[in-house]
Amino acid sequence: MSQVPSLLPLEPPDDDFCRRLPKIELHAHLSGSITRPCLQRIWEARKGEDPDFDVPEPRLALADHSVGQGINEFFAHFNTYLYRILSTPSSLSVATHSVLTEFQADGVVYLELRTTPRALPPTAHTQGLTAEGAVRLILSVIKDWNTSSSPMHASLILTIDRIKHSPAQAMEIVDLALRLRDEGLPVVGVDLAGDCNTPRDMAPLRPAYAHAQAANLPITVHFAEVPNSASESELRELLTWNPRRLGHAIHVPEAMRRLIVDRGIAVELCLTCNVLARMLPSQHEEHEPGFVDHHFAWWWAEDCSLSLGTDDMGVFGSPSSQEYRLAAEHFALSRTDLVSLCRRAMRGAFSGLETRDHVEAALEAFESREGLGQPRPHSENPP
Ligand SMILES: CNc1ncnc2c1ncn2[C@@H]1O[C@H](COP(=O)(O)O)[C@@H](O)[C@H]1O
Repeated sequence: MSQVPSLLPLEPPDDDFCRRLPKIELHAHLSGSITRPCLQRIWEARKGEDPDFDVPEPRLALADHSVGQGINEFFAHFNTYLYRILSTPSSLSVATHSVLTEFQADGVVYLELRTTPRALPPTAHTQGLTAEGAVRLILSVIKDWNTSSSPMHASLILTIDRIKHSPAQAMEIVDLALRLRDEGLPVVGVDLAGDCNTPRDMAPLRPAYAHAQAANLPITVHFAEVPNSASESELRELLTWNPRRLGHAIHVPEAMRRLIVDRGIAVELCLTCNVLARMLPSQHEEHEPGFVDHHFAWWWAEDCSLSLGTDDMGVFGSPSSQEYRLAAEHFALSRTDLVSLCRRAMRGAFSGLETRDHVEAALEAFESREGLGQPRPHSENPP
């Protein structure tokens, strides 16, 4: 019998496929992305140099993996625990290197990491750093990474904190980002993040973002994360800042979603974070919202740029590959769809042309290796 090449339907994406996929990660907070084993190593080093270091050991303090995950305890977890471990220059540089290593090992080819400039006070054993010094330290690790011919390119976004920073401090952060960018360092944008539980008038921060916009420094903002930060007036205010991307975009009224799509604004969606932190609106009285209730489906159906972000891989325990796998599982995405998702993510990236070419080349090579995008000959007759 002659063997006619036929088409086999591709298997749904599995874990291995999602790890191999050249992924784009645009929403990852540095301090929250540090894995528990890395935190433990940093803690041990600090305890070794200072036996009086009195922060509880991560192995014990984080034995219950849900610690810090609920949106009400989440921000305190950073302030009262993580930042006490990450308060020296060496812990910051070890952590940054480890985060880059983890994302690359998981198959990410382009990473936009973000961090809030934070001074490190001197201790009995270490010198301190100003907030600018700490950002420069992080950037030096990223710069070395990018020049070491690693398959993953990385850049940094500076975060302004909606609760901690005054309008003047916000302006200083934008100035810092512009200065660093002018020096050729990989700073690609500014963010607005921080505790979204307390309503706050965002208008006083507007001049800082207007300054960024005027200097062509792209803006991303955490948007409608919880009802307290999703009033119509707050959302309208944030949209006047001309953000190129919106993080989370959960509690957004339908008419405003349409406006966002029409204006070509990209969304950064975080599946595991939103489910575990219980940020999604309740749909049914009987059960908590799960992955299938996530608003990903709405944005996926539109022709907009959207990306999957881990938010805080260390806190929520879900690497980028798992976020892609979850999207495939709960929204019936095929292997080809996941490649399209990477391309749609890249449309919202703050990177330059060189990085875009690098990512596109990685995606094309992947498609050809995996037999995607063209008929797959098969020597057997279909069942
Ligand atoms: C629901 N997800 C989120 N929503 C809002 N802000 C978040 C966040 N996840 C993290 N951050 C912000 O990022 C800081 C940690 O990283 P960096 O010290 O900046 O590297 C947190 O303190 C918080 O302000």
